[in-house]
Formats: sequence, C-alpha cells, structure tokens
Amino acid sequence: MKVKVINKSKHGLPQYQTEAAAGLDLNANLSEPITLGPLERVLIPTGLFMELPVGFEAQIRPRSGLAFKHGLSVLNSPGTIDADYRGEVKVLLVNLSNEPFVVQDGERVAQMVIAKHEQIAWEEVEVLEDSARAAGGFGSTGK
Ligand SMILES: O=c1ccn([C@H]2C[C@H](O)[C@@H](COP(=O)(O)OP(=O)(O)OP(=O)(O)O)O2)c(=O)[nH]1
Ligand SMILES: [Mg+2]
Repeated sequence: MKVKVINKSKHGLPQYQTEAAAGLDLNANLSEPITLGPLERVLIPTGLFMELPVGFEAQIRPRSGLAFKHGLSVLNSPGTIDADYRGEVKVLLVNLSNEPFVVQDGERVAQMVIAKHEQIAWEEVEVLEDSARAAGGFGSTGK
C-alpha cells in the first residue's frame, strides 16, 4: 500500500506487534510532548499520508492498555480514513481520567485496522421484506 511518511527516520512505519495482530500501532509524531488534561481532546499527528486501495478503509481505534491504565480513548472511535483521503492521518485522543496525561513523541497512541468495505447503491421501495425480527431492537429479545 502506498504511504508517504514525514519524519520517517524518527519512528519508521507503523508495525503489527505480533504475527497475527489486526492493528498497526500508530506513533505520535510530535516536535514536543503534549499534555492532555482531564476531559481534554487533541488531534495527534502521525506523520503518515496514505493511499489506500479503493474498497479499503482504515479504522483508528484505541489501545486497551492506555484506556485501562490512563483512561485514554479515541473520541471518534473507530475513526474512519477514506481511501481517497490524502491528508495526514491524525488520532483524536481524549483523556477520560482525572489525571493529566503527557503524550510523548513516538508514543504508540492508537492502532489502525485496514478493512475491506462495500459501497451500496440505493434502491428505493415502498415496502420492505418481512423478517422475524421486524422492528424489534434495543433489548427486544430479552436480557
Ligand atoms: O480519526 C480520524 C478520522 C478522520 N481522519 C481523516 C481521514 C478521513 O478520510 C477524513 C474525514 O473523516 P470523517 O469523514 O470521519 O470526518 P468528517 O467530519 O465527516 O469530515 P469530512 O467532511 O472531511 O468528511 O479525515 C483522520 O485523519 N483521523
Ligand atoms: Mg466525512
């Protein structure tokens, strides 16, 4: 997959940490650390510019360790990177803890899963096909 990297020498390309990992860990690409206070949000640059093949998207997801230990999440999780996006991939981090968190340059702040997706074409109809579920939802099947 095509990728352009700013400051590659600093962090290299995002890597899968284990053989069958789904997510590529994304490094913060910062000139100086950023302090994220309680309930604050910030866009973290990654230095990555990608050209996803058409029919693929990238999902930006939190890392569970940062979430568990520090209350950090990705506010718009899963963030969506479109195949036609040519800007820098950024991570919208939010601090849901009561303590400030300092994001360091190179820190693995989130992970990115590349996934196939479909685009649909609408076909407007007057009546939809019956189903067993019908309009049931939001707990309609019980606890
Ligand atoms: O976590 C994210 C989410 C999005 N983007 C970039 C890539 C994506 O293709 C573009 C638009 O994202 P989205 O469609 O989620 O945002 P929007 O608010 O609908 O903006 P737009 O009007 O530009 O589509 O922003 C990121 O870098 N990180
Ligand atoms: Mg959009």
